[in-house]
Amino acid sequence: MTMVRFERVSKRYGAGKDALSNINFELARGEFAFLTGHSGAGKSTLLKLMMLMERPTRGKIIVDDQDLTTMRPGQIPYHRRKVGVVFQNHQLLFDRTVFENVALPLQIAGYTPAEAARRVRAALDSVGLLGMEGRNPIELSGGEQQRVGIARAVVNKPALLLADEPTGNLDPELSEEIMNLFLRFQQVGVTVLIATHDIALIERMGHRRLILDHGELHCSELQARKSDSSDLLGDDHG
Ligand SMILES: Nc1ncnc2c1ncn2[C@@H]1O[C@H](COP(=O)(O)OP(=O)(O)OP(=O)(O)O)[C@@H](O)[C@H]1O
Repeated sequence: MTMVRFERVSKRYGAGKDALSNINFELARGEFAFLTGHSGAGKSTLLKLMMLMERPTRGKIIVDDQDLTTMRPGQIPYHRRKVGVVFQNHQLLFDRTVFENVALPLQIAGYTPAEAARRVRAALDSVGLLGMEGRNPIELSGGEQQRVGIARAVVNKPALLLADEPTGNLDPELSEEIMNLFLRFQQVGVTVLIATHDIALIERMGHRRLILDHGELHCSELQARKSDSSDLLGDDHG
């Protein structure tokens, strides 16, 4: 069962050279994979194509059995509800509470206040922040802020969770905690793709890696690693 399929996808911004060129890959439902590559390799562009923040110049993109390349503008909000996104800098609103930040995607989706509150609490619970609803994000640590960002990304229960450098500002220990959270979502069936520069962390975790190099997907190997991925520490793969 395939969650994401790219077929000969290229993306060019304006008249420049291809940011992505002839990309072919698949992500299975429930798969957990990393996306790596140098700065400017095209990682963010690849994620944006999956969220329909950008359209490909050529090729075909299928997400959850929907062809994004023929999707009409009216369908885009429904598509975005299926795709949760986590950014490096959280993109939290510091003039709103934690609750309001996590509830933002639900307001767009039009839930009743009671249903929205139930979902926000469930999302905060899933990242270990239950009880923080009334706080302002500015009072929280960097790791906690990133958890609020993740709660907001999963509040619509997306089938696909994308993250762009989600541990970029965090120390190694906090990075592992955040990665463990992503693994927990995978364990309940969510497909997860994480763009990151953190090669040491990727090597410790040992999941499939998609490697971009100047817009080309060079390698997409499945690393020899058993599927029990709950432990990031203490397992010697060296
Ligand atoms: N909106 C845009 N307009 C024009 N060019 C763009 C735009 N966004 C990205 N690019 C170009 O496309 C290429 C790929 O950029 P992208 O942001 O996808 O790379 P990245 O791998 O995510 O980089 P980083 O790790 O630095 O975030 C780069 O050459 C970049 O300058």
